[in-house]
Amino acid sequence: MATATRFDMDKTTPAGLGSVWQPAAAFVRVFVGFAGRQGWIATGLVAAGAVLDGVGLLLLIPILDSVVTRAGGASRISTTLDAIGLHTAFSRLIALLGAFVLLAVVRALVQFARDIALAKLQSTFVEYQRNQVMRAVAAASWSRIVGLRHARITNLLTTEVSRVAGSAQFLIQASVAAAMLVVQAALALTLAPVLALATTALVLIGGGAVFLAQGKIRDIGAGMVHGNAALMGSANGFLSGLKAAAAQNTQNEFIAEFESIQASLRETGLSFQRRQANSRRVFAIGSGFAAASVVLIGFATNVPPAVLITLVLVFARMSGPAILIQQAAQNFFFALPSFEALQAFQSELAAERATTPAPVLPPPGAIAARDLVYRYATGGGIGDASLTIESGSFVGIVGPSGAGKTTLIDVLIGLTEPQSGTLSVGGMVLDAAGRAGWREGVAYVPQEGFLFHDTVRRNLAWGNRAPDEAAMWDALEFVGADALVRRMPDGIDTIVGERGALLSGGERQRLALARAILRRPRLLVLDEAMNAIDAGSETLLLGRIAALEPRPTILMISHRAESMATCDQVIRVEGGVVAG
Ligand SMILES: Nc1ncnc2c1ncn2[C@@H]1O[C@H](COP(=O)(O)OP(=O)(O)OP(=O)(O)O)[C@@H](O)[C@H]1O
Repeated sequence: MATATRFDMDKTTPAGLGSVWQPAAAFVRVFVGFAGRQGWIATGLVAAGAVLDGVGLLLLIPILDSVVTRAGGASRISTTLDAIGLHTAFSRLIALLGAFVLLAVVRALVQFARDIALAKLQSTFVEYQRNQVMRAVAAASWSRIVGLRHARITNLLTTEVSRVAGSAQFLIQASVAAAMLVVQAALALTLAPVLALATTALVLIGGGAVFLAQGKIRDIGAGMVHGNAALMGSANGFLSGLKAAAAQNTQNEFIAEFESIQASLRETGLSFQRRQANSRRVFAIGSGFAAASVVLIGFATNVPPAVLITLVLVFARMSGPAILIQQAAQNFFFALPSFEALQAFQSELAAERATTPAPVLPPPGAIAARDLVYRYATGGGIGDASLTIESGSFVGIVGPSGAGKTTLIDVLIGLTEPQSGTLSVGGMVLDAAGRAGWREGVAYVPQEGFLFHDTVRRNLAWGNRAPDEAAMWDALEFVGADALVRRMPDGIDTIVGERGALLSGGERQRLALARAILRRPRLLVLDEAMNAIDAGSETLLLGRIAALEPRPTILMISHRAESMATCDQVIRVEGGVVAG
């Protein structure tokens, strides 16, 4: 195992402009498409919040005018107030302040509704992204799934989805800020057009420079995606190899790898933080100069005091949304590679999506394979397999390691589609719908049992149609595990640990077998499913399975010669050649 850094952020290719804006546009398209009506409501609230903010600022002019001149000024608002009977400066000020407070209350209510709508939108988007990943995995063909790294999926579902949520949040924040900025800029334009135009031009130049730097930020983000996947892979490897590592005292090799990946990730994260801090610094200095220029130019061009004060307030208020847009843009492009990774994963799987039409159940009868071929890219697999398995027969499959036994079973149960040849059941040739229907009647027991971190009860119920407790105990008795479960601290409600880690190998296999029996399958597949159970108990169990009424068709792979004694038929597989 390499103790040096396993990933290198410099490996990420520099992004051209096209490669930055294309995924950004794709993200916006996906997000807007997802948001639908909810998005329009949120946008309406955003716009209303920005307009109310602008109106509040506008009201400051007559208020300040009343305070500065103490006479209520000669503005259009003052004339209107005069016309409705408010003749004194004080009564006008009270009326204006009342309107100001009322506006503040309405604005606060609108902004509250806006924030809730935006938060809802963001969290449902995360949920949607997660569901998309899981659906893509569920819909993919087995031959594609088998080559997927679990750490990649886990990383996408956790870290990368959270980063995408961040992107969505930054997109929303930036659009809120942009709406506010537009209203405030319009306000500034009405107050002092030349001054506002000059400031807007400066803001646009600064903004352009920020946006041109997004390619590098996306590259740093891509380094994070790469590093996160490596970190998850390392953690998974560590946890799955923990016993072997502890037994030989080699945990430190795992730790060294993990720490090295973490250190690289930290550096990647810091290089982004440095860029952000630098932009904040540039912005702070720039806005200091801008504020001084506004006052100076306003003074030189004889802008009235109330207007100048309001302008300074407007510009000061504009700096908040402006810095927010800049920071949100940086964060958005930093997190964009996570969205790209999610999209790439989904389109990779979609390219080999298993066509799963409504399942069609094949009629009862024999399984017949004619010239079946299934070859992996590596050359392994099976070729030209022809055989017949009578319904209800007990068939053993033998052969050396790597001969093609599991490949044959995968094709016979309809898990993989043969590259050529036909598979039929009860005389019906299985297409995609037939294979899906056929699998509904299959119970598959692999060597490692497949138990999850839950109670015995939930493990038995998985894949079964709500079995009652009596049926569960019957199944446990059938596999000789009833006494074991009764002895457990919480009986059938005892948690069996991660992958059944709190049980012995043989006990795990018994529980997996009990679950398969509960399913009452048409086809029971035992893929070295009892190799951890002692030979005597296995013989006993095989006798019980053979006596099942009604008896399912049984396919059993085993390396134990004595296990084959119970079988009606034995198929030999060697070098991909099937002799039935
Ligand atoms: N997903 C895969 N991609 C590429 N090659 C594979 C894949 N799965 C299996 N193979 C190769 O195909 C051949 C047959 O594998 P298979 O698992 O069917 O053998 P097996 O007889 O069940 O072996 P064992 O008794 O060791 O479980 C082997 O050479 C194996 O390396």
